[in-house]
Amino acid sequence: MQRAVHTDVADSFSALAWHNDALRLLDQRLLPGREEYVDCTDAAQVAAAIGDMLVRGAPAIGIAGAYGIALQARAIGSSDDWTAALAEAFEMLEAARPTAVNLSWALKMMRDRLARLAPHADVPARLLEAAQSIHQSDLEANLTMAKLGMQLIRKHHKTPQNILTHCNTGALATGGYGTALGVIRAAQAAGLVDTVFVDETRPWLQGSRLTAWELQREGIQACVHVDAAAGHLMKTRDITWVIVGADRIAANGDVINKIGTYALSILAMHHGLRFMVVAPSSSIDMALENADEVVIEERSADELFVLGGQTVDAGIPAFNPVFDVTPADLIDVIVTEKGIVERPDAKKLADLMSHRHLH
Ligand SMILES: CSC[C@H]1O[C@H](OP(=O)(O)O)[C@H](O)[C@@H]1O
Repeated sequence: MQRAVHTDVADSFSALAWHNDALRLLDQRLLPGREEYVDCTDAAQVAAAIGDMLVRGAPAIGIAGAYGIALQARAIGSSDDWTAALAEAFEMLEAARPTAVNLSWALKMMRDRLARLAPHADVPARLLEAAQSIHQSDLEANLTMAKLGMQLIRKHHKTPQNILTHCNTGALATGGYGTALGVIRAAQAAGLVDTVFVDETRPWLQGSRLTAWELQREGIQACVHVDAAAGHLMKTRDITWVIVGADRIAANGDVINKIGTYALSILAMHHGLRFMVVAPSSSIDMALENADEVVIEERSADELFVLGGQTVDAGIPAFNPVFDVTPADLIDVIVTEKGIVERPDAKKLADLMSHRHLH
């Protein structure tokens, strides 16, 4: 029995959906001006969509990767050796983007599911069920985290707050509803949001293009600013929270997230703002002792030099790392669907991941 993915509780749109035996992706490169969809029917198309950031966001690329395996199995149809038949698909999807752990986590879940299937199972159908389960579980995790994060805000404040956020962590980056933006949605519903201050998030503009698009659709009061204005806003506006997502959380609580997050954490510390990271447990990499070893994705210089079709290249090279590392000691709280971890450290994360956590 296939589990339908219900995203109606989240939003009238979804970054990705199983539609007519294809993975239908909202092309995020075209937002906010154009809402166009692309249907993928095999792993190579999904891998290209992830690499080109047609679909992006740590949980969303994990979910897309899982569907990519299911699509490839459908394209193959039948095999006496599914592990061999799907080997290339796993390889190309794992290589699509290096930093977010959710992609490799989801592909491992698919490998494990494949390994447990009975010899004469309907592999394409069972792998599709597994991908849909990963999708639905991510949405459910986001709804849980949204409630936990909102309750944490309400523990400290009874009146609407100004919140600063970075990049896009909404329904576009996940299986629905969002991580950090999910907390902001739940806080808005609880009357705890005055204004959301949105970093534009150069160079790909996930903030000014995607987060702004999501907030505007829901009538949540917000404004966009250049990334470099964040410190000035923390100094001059009554902002109380910085709430961001994560692409990978190391076992010691270090957080790898969109470039600029590290600077925000230092600014937040200096100005006395609370710094909240919201991420599902599929973003926690307990095999990574600290973030020093993580691969920080570097993307094309064109992302800096091409603006609205106009090239602003002055003829010198560009350095375009798209993630950075925020040390655990600059993070007030990590919110996951398993619970919240205040002042995160290795022991607290180990307890969380082993279900010994109390929250
Ligand atoms: C809900 S996590 C989203 C996470 O992914 C983004 O990266 P990208 O847009 O490059 O895929 C960014 O780091 C967000 O925090």
